[in-house]
Amino acid sequence: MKNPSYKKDQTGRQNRKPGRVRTVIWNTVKCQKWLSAGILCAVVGAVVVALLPPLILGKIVDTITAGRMVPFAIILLYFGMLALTGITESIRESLLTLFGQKITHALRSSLMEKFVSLTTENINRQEPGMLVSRFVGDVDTVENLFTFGIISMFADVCKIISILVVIWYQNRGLTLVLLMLLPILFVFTRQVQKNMLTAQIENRKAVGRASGHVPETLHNIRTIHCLAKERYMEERYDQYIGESYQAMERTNFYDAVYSPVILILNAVVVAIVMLLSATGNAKVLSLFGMSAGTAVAVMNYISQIFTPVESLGMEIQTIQSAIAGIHRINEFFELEEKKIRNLQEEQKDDIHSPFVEFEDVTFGYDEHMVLEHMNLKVEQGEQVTLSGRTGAGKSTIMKLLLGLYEPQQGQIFLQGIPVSAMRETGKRKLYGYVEQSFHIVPGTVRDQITLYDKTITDRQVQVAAELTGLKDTIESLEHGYDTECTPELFSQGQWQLLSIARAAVSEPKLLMLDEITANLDAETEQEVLQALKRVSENRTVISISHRNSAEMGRIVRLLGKI
Ligand SMILES: Nc1ncnc2c1ncn2[C@@H]1O[C@H](COP(=O)(O)OP(=O)(O)OP(=O)(O)O)[C@@H](O)[C@H]1O
Repeated sequence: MKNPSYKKDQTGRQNRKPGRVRTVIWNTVKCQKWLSAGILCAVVGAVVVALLPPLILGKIVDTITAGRMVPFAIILLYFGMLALTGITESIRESLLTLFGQKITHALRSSLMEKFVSLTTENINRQEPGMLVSRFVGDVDTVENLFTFGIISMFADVCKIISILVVIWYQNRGLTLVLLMLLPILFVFTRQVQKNMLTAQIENRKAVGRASGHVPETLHNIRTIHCLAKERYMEERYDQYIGESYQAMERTNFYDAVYSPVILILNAVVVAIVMLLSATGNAKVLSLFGMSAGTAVAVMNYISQIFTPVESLGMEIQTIQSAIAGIHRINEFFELEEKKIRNLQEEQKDDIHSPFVEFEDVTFGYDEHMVLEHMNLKVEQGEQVTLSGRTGAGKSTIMKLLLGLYEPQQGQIFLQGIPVSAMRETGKRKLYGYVEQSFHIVPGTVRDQITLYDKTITDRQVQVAAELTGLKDTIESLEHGYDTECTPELFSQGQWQLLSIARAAVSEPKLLMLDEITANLDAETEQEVLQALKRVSENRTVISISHRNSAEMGRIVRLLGKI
């Protein structure tokens, strides 16, 4: 499906920042001009077409009461118009659903685009549940805004007004009665809907508590038996299902009361108007007098006008929750993004600068200071191991070097360029980063190594596998490099070797290793260290290690803040 929220340049990157919800919607409307025009025509068409059948029916009744024959063409026209009313309404619904899906797609694409460009601090602050609810629940409310909210509301308001206009020409007295009655009906409908919604929310909460009670009981069954808490658990469950039952009762009550009230109201209005039209009083007849055909048409319109009034209440509800959803999505869009700074302006003048340089770096997570005025130089081809007690800031140094965080003070240079100004596209040629554990990506063994980078050739993949000693293992698999990866395909040590292959395949100038042997037994550790030696040849390597066996080259001890 085409994503209409932004255009992509030739490199496939977005050339426009993800916008706020309004921008995304407006871009979708502009991209889907025909669809938008189709919706407008269908909405207006459905309103106009729905007015015609009662008018034709009125004419038919008048012709019959006048003792004349009804032409066959008129009868055909009547049924044709009824069919057309149904068709235009279903076209309107289908186009609205399609449009809602386009909006959903555009919004989710924009949200993902925003998500991947957030600063690491902001990504860390996101709670997974909240994040998922932005992508799923809040986007759904915006979709509902179009499918069941704003456009349906517009259509319903148009329908009410057009019916009132038509009735005005047929029977002025009835229009006045309806104008007095409709606001009362609307307030009554809203009140019923609000009460039903409250009861439904209470029911959902009670059902949630009752469903959670069963696994909780199962989980703690031994403790319950030991402490003789069976009765207590039983009573608590009874209380939850009792609350759910009461809430359901209230929903059923409002549901049961609403329809009869509307039907009775409908009948009362029709009866009053019919009685008044049957009086002999000339003044009353000037307002309520009508032919039998008009009476049939009017009765038809009265029942038609009640449905949109009822829908208006639900549409207001949908619009209110969509506004809350839009507000939450906009808050997400306003979060700070990673800055891409001008590389040329910040390049160091000194062409003999070290390969890696931390220059008077001070950094902390919010209030918590981790590094203060830290200086470190690593020359090209040098191998350095960072060591120090836990919490000293070793991993933080790696994260700063990767440009995930920016120091509060000082600068970090890689080949004389500040890491924060590094181009994203060139990063993989520059850094290879191996973590403590392997993060599997969906796909084949080859995908684990290339990370879907099409510029990495099969030959490079094989060389990386050979270098890490994994070549034979991979080739012995039934589909070799094309084997789909599952967690049980390799042992922990083999995953770690694959992790090294992933880092080494793009032949980076700097290899960064974060305690990669931490979770391995002594034998596997030796295997991984041998692979590392091969991969580290002629490369600058910065590693973190707690074990002497894994230390390489110059040791830099971090004292950390006590
Ligand atoms: N994302 C974060 N938000 C807040 N504080 C953090 C974050 N990451 C690390 N810290 C804190 O920063 C300090 C340094 O952490 P870091 O992981 O760099 O230490 P380390 O030397 O690598 O420790 P270890 O050897 O145990 O892995 C710790 O006190 C840690 O609690």
